[in-house]
Amino acid sequence: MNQNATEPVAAAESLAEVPEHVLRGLPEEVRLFPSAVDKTRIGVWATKPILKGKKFGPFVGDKKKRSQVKNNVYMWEVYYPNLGWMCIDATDPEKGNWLRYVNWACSGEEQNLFPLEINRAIYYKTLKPIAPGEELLVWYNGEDNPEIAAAIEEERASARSKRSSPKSRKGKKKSQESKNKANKAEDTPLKTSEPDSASANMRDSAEATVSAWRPGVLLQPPRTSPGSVGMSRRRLQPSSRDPSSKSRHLACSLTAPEVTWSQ
Ligand SMILES: C[S@+](CC[C@H](N)C(=O)[O-])C[C@H]1O[C@@H](n2cnc3c(N)ncnc32)[C@H](O)[C@@H]1O
Repeated sequence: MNQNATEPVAAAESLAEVPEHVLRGLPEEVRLFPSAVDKTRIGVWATKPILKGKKFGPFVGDKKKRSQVKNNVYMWEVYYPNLGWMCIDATDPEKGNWLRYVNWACSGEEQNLFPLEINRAIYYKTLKPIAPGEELLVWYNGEDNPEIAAAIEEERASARSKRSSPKSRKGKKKSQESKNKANKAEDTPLKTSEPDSASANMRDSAEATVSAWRPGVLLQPPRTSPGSVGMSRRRLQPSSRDPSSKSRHLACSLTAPEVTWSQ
């Protein structure tokens, strides 16, 4: 019996299907080409050198409740203190941006990006310099990697200094005054039981946080907890629910010889 017969076959993505707005939003150092880690996927490739510490983002997608998300592959879960876990879902290419096409790394050596949550938005930051001809590959390893912990601390410090700058304090005071006015005028409380993107956006601007997810923070048991995977481990484990995990394990390499790089 063919054991693969029951496995879902992921439809191959084609470059021709990538929405115009995604192509327009690509930073100048990267282009989309077929991925080397998963033949059915498009990947993001450096065409110019990218420095260590470069931050890309935010990751764009539909804001949804967990129960509304059908597929894990293109979504990030973010915790809102008052709302619980919400998802940024870029399953629909029309709703996402180019970061949707950045694939998981297969190993610690291949990882060149890590995700970073700032104010409930996801950014990808480079862990090392990326040379032209390399595919951008992200992995989540929380703050277990000292380099990532340092980068997160740097972001926290910068968020703190922005918050305490006189300009920001003035802006905050003004926005609090106008919020008070609006609340008085409408006299309606904020909706918290049914989270929607409008109330989520309001909270976005309310306070600044920077985090990488820690294993203990992950709520969904079926998802492999990548936070428990350190850099010392050779093979990383993609999410157990990703349909394409297997193929990605088999086909990891970082250069695509068929691609010529325009400088
Ligand atoms: C958009 S990310 C990276 C996806 C990448 N395009 C790929 O190749 O699969 C999606 C993955 O991150 C996982 N994930 C989502 N939210 C997470 C979180 N808060 N902490 C850790 N992993 C998360 C999902 O389970 C999923 O496997």
